[in-house]
Amino acid sequence: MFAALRHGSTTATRALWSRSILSRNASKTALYAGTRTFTQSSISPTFIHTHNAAAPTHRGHRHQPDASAVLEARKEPKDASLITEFQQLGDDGLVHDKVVRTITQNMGLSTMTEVQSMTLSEIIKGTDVLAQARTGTGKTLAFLIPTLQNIIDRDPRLVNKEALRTARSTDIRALIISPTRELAEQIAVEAKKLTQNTGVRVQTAVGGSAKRLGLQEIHRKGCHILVGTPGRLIDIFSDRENGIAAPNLSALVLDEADRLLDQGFAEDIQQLQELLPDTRDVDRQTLLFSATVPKGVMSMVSKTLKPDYKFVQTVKEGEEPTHNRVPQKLIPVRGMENMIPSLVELSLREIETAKTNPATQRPFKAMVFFESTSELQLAYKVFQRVQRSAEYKKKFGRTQLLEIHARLSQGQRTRAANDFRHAESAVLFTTNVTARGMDFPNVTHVIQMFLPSQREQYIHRLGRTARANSEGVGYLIAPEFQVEEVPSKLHGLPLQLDNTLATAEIDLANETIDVSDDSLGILDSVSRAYNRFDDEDFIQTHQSMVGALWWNPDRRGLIEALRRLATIGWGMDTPPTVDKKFLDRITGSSRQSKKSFGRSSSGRSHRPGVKFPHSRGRSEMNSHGRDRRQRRF
Ligand SMILES: Nc1ncnc2c1ncn2[C@@H]1O[C@H](COP(=O)(O)OP(=O)(O)OP(=O)(O)O)[C@@H](O)[C@H]1O
Repeated sequence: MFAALRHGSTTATRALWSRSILSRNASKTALYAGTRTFTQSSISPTFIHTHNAAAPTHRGHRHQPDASAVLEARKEPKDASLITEFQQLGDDGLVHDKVVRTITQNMGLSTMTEVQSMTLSEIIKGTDVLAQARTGTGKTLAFLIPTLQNIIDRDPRLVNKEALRTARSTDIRALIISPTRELAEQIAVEAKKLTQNTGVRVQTAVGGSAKRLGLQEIHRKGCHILVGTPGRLIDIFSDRENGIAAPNLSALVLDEADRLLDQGFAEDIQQLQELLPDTRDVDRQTLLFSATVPKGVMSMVSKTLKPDYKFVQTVKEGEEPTHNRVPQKLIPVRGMENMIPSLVELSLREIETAKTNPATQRPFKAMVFFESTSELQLAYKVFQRVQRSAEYKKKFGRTQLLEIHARLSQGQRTRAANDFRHAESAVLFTTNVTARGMDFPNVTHVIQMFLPSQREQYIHRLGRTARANSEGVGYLIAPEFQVEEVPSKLHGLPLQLDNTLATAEIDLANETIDVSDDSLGILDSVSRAYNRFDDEDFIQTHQSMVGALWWNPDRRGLIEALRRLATIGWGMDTPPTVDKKFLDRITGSSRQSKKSFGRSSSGRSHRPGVKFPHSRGRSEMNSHGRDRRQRRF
């Protein structure tokens, strides 16, 4: 499969490759400058923008008689941003003592993060808020705490657990929307923790899970806070006969708001809003939270929020709101066929480093992001075969391998998410379904296979590590044709070039270069794993990769890279062709359909040789010490 390689050293190849990359990039060490550290004390000033000269509206609920007892005890803090301790929220009467006790005693939190202290009093006042804060800085509690407090304000009965007994399915007070099912479930878990000592009932409504059972649960136990994904929520609220309603809805929260307001979801959000009570009849607060707010969604933001909304940013205007403190490494690979070997090499190295330095290194826990589900599934099986192989089983040790993507059932996705959450050492293969908001503990590495098409995706994925002030590292493994695109797409991010992986640089088409035993072992094992697939698997993966990577400006480079992957990596005689109709569909233009890929007209190729040539070849080579040139493996 991979072209024949000669045993020896990779030094010469490595030097060549490094030169070619560095010549394209001005700096040898840092591609992009800039560092910033997030701590409560050191963070740059937070900016609050008011979007109307008029004073912020104080909502009617503050004057409702049944809330007066609670409100009486509450004092306005002189400067809310100065409150940093949760306990102080209780002392100042801003948040009910019972809720504060839950936060400090049950959840073990004492100091607020900046986004929490900067948004809390605004939200409690009833103002619409757009909050932008870096990933992993506690945005979930930032909207949950004041939303819960406002619910209790309006109906003080709900502070007591007894209220759970009378909770109804027609009394939904707050709706929290998330773009993905996993994130909705995660937010609901956090909301349940926060409300555990109150009479506020939290329920979920996500696509993919048994709809009838979900409805039954809401009917049986009632609901005050409903967390869900747009499609399922539309389903629920468009059915006027299902006994679920929100006539007193006072809060609508959009987590990962930029995603929910972009083209993919905007219509759904619009439709959902139309199904909710008219805001002229029932006053409603809207909260938008996100780590990124691209300019493109600002018009939707202003349509969604009241004109006097507050825009709270916890970074200086103009600064990139992301983990600039997270070390980020760019591993340029010679071709796509080098990507899985590089991932294997990186994983083995990091597992070993953690094992030998248990006092300083946390166990290897990585999220690996792929651009398409087919590519992920192929890579997962290859990685799994390598991991289980006699040569590598021991080296991978107890590191679990897991996958989460759209082709799994919701049950499988939820189980994998829980397994990953609780795993000490694991590698999770995933797609953008877990890129946003997911809070898996102790993720040490985020590895992105290919440069994503959107800068925001890179930032959100990276944000799965180094959360809540812990440490982590990001890797971007990108083939040569994408490397030139990196500086413009990821400008301002502190990526550093990393040439430490031998398998990244080996020219697998070159039969004369020297390769170390370690690299050879990995290439051999990956190659054997590929040999167990049918051509159909490759054809499908090839097609989905074309679709996922077609945005790259260097399409010639992409086509060539795919050709190499199919022939050198997968061992096909000719690369699959791409259906014209498919190209039309992904490009939306007939002009592009003239392009065709590969030489095979049938799209089906025939790999020469028999299955598993490499395992045989390798053991023969090892035992007989023959030259590895001319050997296909
Ligand atoms: N005040 C706090 N002190 C310590 N840890 C906190 C605090 N608030 C939240 N956390 C923890 O920080 C982690 C990240 O929080 P959360 O998931 O809300 O981040 P986020 O800002 O929503 O991230 P993303 O942008 O990725 O969605 C969680 O494990 C949460 O429990």
